[in-house]
Amino acid sequence: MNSHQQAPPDLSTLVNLFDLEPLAAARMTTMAYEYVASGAADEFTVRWNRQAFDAIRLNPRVLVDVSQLDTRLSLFGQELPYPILIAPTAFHKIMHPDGELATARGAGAASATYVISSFTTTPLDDIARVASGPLWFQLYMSNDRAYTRDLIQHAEAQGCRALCVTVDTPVLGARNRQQRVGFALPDGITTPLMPNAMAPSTSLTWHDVAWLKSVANVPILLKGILNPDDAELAVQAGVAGIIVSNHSGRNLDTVPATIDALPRITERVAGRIPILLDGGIRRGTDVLKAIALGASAVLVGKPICFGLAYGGAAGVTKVLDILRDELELAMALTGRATLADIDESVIWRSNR
Ligand SMILES: Cc1cc2nc3c(=O)[nH]c(=O)nc-3n(C[C@H](O)[C@H](O)[C@H](O)COP(=O)(O)O)c2cc1C
Ligand SMILES: CCCCC(=O)C(=O)O
Repeated sequence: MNSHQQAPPDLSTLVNLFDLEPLAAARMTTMAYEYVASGAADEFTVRWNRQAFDAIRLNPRVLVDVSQLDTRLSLFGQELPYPILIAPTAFHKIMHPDGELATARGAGAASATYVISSFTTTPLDDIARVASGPLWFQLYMSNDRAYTRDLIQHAEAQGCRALCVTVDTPVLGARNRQQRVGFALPDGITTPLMPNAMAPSTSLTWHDVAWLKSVANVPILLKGILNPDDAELAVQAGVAGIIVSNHSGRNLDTVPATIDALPRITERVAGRIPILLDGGIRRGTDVLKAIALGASAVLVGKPICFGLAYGGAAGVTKVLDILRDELELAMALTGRATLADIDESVIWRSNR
């Protein structure tokens, strides 16, 4: 490490989330950086997640009273001050020595909900002890139902208020950049909830969702829906919500950007259950666009990892504060004082 890398982080220099990645990269091992930053195969979907947001133009209204912006929402009986959550990401200790503890502290300071990954490198009880904001749990189901049942009950006992069941990962994608660096966890870092190497549940089906419902006492969301037919099946299965996600382009390359998949899913779900979205959210305007096209809230993955790597808990808080401030700016500048005011009319349609 050179002296530049050892200088303390200066979060005041950060004006947006794009500034963060090079700052974080300079503090991360090559292996950790490649793990976080990379997608699957040729990374088309990674790029499309961003390009699709950039291609959407906004249609502002003026002379609207925006002196009292209100970003609050109610989700599964929980009151959120603003519609941005921390997406579940694995292995926080490879990003920062304090790992998930720093993430939980940073989330709490920003009053954000933190969705803990099944691949946490810190035990849930330790995270719960330092968390001052709401916790949810992301579940990778194993074929071992007794194990999965115990895990759900453990997460519930530690105060996790919802379960995000990841359904887009029967196997991991072709992660060529991870392969090139020979990604592996460094000695001394373990995943206490997934003691064995990832044994994906390739046999998971809709029948297992019925079983999950019988086991869980908290709302279940299915994470990784892109097809409106699957959104319909999710509603039929009686889950509480879905997360439109392509896993940040880390699994199946060349699936569409999530914001491109969203409108058809919104149409099919027709308000029956809340829809959340992640993938490429980097600007407050992205959050606004997702809400306009039918999302109730969004989740952010990579920028949180980079915030953690650069500035620990304070870095996580900073990422959330920047996005939240930008959302408020976008609302004020489009003339939308509340989330309910952010409807499709805020999207510019060139043929109208
Ligand atoms: C480094 C990293 C690790 C991830 N680990 C998990 C995980 O353990 N479980 C999961 O369901 N999704 C995981 N994801 C996917 C995220 O939950 C989320 O879908 C995605 O990161 C959102 O896109 P964004 O990173 O562009 O914001 C991971 C993503 C990244 C970048
Ligand atoms: C083996 C860990 C999988 C975590 C994950 O979902 C990801 O890296 O995208």
